[in-house]
Amino acid sequence: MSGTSPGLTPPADAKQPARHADAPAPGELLGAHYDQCFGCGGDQPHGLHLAARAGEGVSITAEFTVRPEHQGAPGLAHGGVLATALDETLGSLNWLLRTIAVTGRLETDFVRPVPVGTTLHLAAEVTAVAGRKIYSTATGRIGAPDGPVAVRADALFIEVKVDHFIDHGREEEIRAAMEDPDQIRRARAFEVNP
Ligand SMILES: CCCCCCCCCCCC(=O)SCCNC(=O)CCNC(=O)[C@H](O)C(C)(C)COP(=O)(O)OP(=O)(O)OC[C@H]1O[C@@H](n2cnc3c(N)ncnc32)[C@H](O)[C@@H]1OP(=O)(O)O
Repeated sequence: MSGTSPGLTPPADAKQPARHADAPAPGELLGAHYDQCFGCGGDQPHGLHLAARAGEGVSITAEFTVRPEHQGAPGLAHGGVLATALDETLGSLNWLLRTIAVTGRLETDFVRPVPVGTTLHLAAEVTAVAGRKIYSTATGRIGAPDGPVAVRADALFIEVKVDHFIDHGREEEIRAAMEDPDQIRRARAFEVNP
């Protein structure tokens, strides 16, 4: 773990993460958890369209190709977009735990610039769980799963109840997601156990 923040250091009594019995099999694509998600949704034309795949244990791999609409400096990915790719990949880990959780802290190292057209290969894993706190780490590599490291992140996700989204989300999107006849998609929009 590269984070230096005390908030990202698991307490001494933290536990190893436990993969949920119904987690998708290693190698299985997760698909979008919500069509409107900027990170993974298919209905967001300028979104990242990040595709995540379950790994062994509580780990995920994901790919994201940098497009012209993701630029910051000319021809290079915006740092915030790269942080989004890390956040999305780390957030997907919670589906393997079947826990609803939101990002509390995300600490990012930008190691190399990432040109437009690059496919970023991300790998993330949960390192520890302490009560509602889920500690995780991720790496993004250029061009291949063993390519040069471009970005790294350590994160703390906090488990929440589904009320978190119902209480804070805009009503029209909440209602539409709740009324989705597809039970699995409805559950995954909020990362709830189906
Ligand atoms: C198929 C794919 C599916 C899934 C794919 C899903 C991908 C989703 C996209 C990625 C995820 C996101 O971007 S989620 C969106 C971005 N995040 C958010 O909007 C969260 C906004 N923040 C909040 O709502 C709140 O601050 C919470 C829920 C995070 C925490 O509030 P709370 O519930 O009142 O809890 P609180 O008591 O404050 O904190 C609980 C414990 O966590 C610690 N804690 C809380 N925040 C922090 C922090 N920033 N840094 C360090 N530690 C913290 C506290 O010290 C405490 O420790 P102790 O005293 O217990 O030791």
